[in-house]
Amino acid sequence: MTSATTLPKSATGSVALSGVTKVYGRGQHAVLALDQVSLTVAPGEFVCLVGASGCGKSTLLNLVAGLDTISGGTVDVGGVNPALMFQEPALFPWLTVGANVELPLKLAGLPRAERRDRVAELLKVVHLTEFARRQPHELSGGMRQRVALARTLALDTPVLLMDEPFGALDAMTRDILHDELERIWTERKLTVLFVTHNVREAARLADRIVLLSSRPGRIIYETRVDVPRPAGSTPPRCRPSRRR
Ligand SMILES: Nc1ncnc2c1ncn2[C@@H]1O[C@H](COP(=O)(O)OP(=O)(O)OP(=O)(O)O)[C@@H](O)[C@H]1O
Repeated sequence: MTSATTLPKSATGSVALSGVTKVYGRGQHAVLALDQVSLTVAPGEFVCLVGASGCGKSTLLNLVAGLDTISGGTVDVGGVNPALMFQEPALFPWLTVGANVELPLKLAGLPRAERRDRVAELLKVVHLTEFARRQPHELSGGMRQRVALARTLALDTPVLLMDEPFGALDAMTRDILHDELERIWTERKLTVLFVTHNVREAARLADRIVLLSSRPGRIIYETRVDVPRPAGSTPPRCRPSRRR
């Protein structure tokens, strides 16, 4: 949990931001990146955060992840360590696919036999079982992102923070990964906060879309997406809700 004041812990898997402000720098050079952002993501909910470049989307995600300090307000992730996935897969090029996925388990001190079973299970989840012994450079961009997703899932946390994870992929690969992410999210009952520039991607994945204003980032609009799951190619129906 990252907070200026301590709040009661939220339910496991929920994310609650209350009046969150972030200022970078100080004095004349201070940049107000986020201004009084309040947002709750319920356990098991998939929320997409959209907004123009520089509006503070990554800042918000980094604050929830605990990678940076807030200037005001509170962030409560119910005492769990959220997992964070970026646009770049950031795999270790000298390790095999399996060893990349195994790394967080090794760092967590899991015994070797347990690690081996977990890696096999995770590679199965992302359909990469037969690539366990390959090096990252032998994979396509979409496959590398699937390895990064498996490594993120290895952390076994209920909260997944994703910062444009498919932004560098072509449209067809992205569509496939949308289906895979939706399946994994449903099976594992994850709480997901997903940043994207792409409104179509948000409408494809989200239960709820939240729009940030240009800097300083404030929530100016949100809408529920009513679509039966799995959403697949079903056109979404958006139901707007007013925000302050
Ligand atoms: N470390 C920093 N120091 C100073 N200003 C920063 C820092 N990090 C971000 N900013 C500023 O804060 C604002 C929000 O940045 P942020 O990266 O969160 O936006 P974003 O919505 O994620 O942008 P993009 O969609 O382009 O990735 C921007 O104006 C940015 O220049």
